[in-house]
Amino acid sequence: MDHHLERVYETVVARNPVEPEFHQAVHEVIESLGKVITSRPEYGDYAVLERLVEPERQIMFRVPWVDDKGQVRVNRGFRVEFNSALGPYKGGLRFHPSVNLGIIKFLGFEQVFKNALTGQQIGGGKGGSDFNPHGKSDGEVMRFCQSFMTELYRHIGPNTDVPAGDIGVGGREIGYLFGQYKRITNRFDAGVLTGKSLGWGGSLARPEATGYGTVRFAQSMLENKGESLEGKSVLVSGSGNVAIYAIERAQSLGAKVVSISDSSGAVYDPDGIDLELLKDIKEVRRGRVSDYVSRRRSADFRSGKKVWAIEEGEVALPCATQNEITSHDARKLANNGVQLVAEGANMPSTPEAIDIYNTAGIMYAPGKAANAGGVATSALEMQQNSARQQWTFEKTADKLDEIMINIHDTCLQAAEEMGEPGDYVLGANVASFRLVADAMVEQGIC
Ligand SMILES: NC(=O)c1ccc[n+]([C@@H]2O[C@H](COP(=O)([O-])OP(=O)(O)OC[C@H]3O[C@@H](n4cnc5c(N)ncnc54)[C@H](O)[C@@H]3O)[C@@H](O)[C@H]2O)c1
Repeated sequence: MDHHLERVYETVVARNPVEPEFHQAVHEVIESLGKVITSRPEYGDYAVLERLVEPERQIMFRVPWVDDKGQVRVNRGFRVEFNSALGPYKGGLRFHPSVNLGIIKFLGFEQVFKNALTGQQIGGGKGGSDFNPHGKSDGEVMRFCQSFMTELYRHIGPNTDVPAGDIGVGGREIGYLFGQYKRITNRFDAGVLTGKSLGWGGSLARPEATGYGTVRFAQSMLENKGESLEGKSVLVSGSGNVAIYAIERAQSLGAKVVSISDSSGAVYDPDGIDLELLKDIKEVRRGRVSDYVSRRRSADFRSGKKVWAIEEGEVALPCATQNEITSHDARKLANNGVQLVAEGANMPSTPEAIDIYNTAGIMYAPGKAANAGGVATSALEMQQNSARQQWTFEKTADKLDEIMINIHDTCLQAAEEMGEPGDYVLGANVASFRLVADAMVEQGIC
């Protein structure tokens, strides 16, 4: 890294102590930018990088709510409005006990670049809470969401900041959040949240979009090498929204998906994951992956283990959470013959794991490129909301595919221009940075 970039990174670390995930996300981007920054002096003159690493606004708030026993509980809410150079802030809300300001900042920072790659004119933001929806009743989740929105509503709007779902925030939570927003503001601003139900402003293909998009991206990577997903065995981690639809799309393309996981352990099913069973367990019963093995004889459950040790898999699609693939896991993937890693989750590979992919010649697509289909389809939902239309599933899914292929090609092209053909990390960082940086220069110092 050159001197200027190093100084920017050191300032980020000093100014944001105890936020290792944020440091990691910033480091990964700026170490790609040496050539771009030197070739465009105006980026330095306008302090683009120094401004980019500082969120435009960070909101933290108290979220008090009453549980089913009548006890008052207090959580912490966050919304980080990171960058609006390309459009209104856009990014999900995560409800998980591990959420803190650093996690939201890393996700918001990644979102800025991911959203730029979609070409949908959206800025980047992220939010959430350390609230844990697991084991809570619908009434408790509703009261929590209502309290959360009672503060959040004043910061968001269809042209200001448009939250969506992420870990722990699905259709149920978006419904409760929207209801409270409408009640407080007296406005049916459909475009204020995405991931809504179909009956009141949601988009067909939005639930599928992140998983489908990730697989579409992996498919493009393989096609670029004259290969396809057909007949390949695939390791998927997680068992939530992204994982389920990645499995669905991979299976529809003739791949065999052999694993799922959650924080309690991994499931290996050599016969291929039974998707209907998985959907019933996760989407209907809100159960755990261990329930899968009690209803499927071919599968075994590996308590406390990850899927990466499974000795079957040519493609890996991490769809659970950040830093879920360590150097140890990456070595297993390399030894077991995995050829491609495409990230459905955000930052699931540690920097050491990425080094191992590179050394082993594993094709690797970072989340900011490979999982951009979710937010891209959220932008399509916003378009439908402004036009008061609802597109067909096919129209939306076709647009999603078009966007993913375009992101893939953009990354490849930028990597080639930088003299590193096939480096999707470099390509994604350079192509998205240029879009955001040019807008920031044109909009002056703000
Ligand atoms: N939902 C989207 O549209 C979207 C878009 C882009 C990126 N992502 C990213 O995809 C990932 C998954 O999000 P989601 O929307 O599917 O959330 P979700 O809540 O539907 O599912 C998350 C899944 O990950 C599992 N999980 C969590 N921690 C784990 C751990 N330590 N080990 C193994 N499994 C673990 C959970 O059990 C759950 O099955 C996150 O990184 C999220 O930021 C989501």
